[in-house]
Amino acid sequence: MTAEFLDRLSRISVPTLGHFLEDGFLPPVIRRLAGRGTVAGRARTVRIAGQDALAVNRAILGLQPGDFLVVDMSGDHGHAPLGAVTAAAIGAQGAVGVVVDGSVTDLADLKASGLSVHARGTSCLTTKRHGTTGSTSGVELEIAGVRIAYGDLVVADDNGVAVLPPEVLSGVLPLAEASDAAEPDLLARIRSGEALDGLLAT
Ligand SMILES: O=C([O-])CC(=O)C(=O)O
Ligand SMILES: [Mg+2]
Repeated sequence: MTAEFLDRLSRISVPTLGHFLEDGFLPPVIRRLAGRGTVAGRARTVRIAGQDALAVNRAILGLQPGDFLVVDMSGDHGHAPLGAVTAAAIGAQGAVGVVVDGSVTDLADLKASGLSVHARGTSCLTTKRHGTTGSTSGVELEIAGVRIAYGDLVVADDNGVAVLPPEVLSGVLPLAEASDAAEPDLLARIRSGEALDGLLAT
């Protein structure tokens, strides 16, 4: 998927995708904790076993510009795998965001990092350099009930996160762009006092 396509995705409103699609939206338990505007990137998946910080670090070493790291904590929502140090490293790799099915830490640093960060919440308890085996990267994940495959694209904003195959996004993108382009005129007509039945009922 080209950088140009990711750039087009990063100009749409993510809820506009929700006007056209039913699947691929993370539920509201995953909230944005840092970042501004729409951010789009390639899903790079990792499942962390045993709260192991070294496995997180290895996943970060594999990131490339335009990637969006997606971290499955194997059901552990208490140990934060992402904080000031890991966010700085992820940013240094040129990645654009992180989804954690669990908690994150060092919130002020995450807000300053420029990354789009999405998680269940915050914690002061972190992963540790255990060196536990069993972590896997590049695998299909299920994050809060939504399947995420390596190669899917992540599109995120303040409202939530969509994770979809590139072919689904390329099909819907022209519709989303047209919808976003038309909305300011509709809002202006509503605000100008135009009859609502004509605007809303058809
Ligand atoms: O070490 C961790 O697991 C998270 C953290 O605090 C950091 O990256 O700064
Ligand atoms: Mg830290």
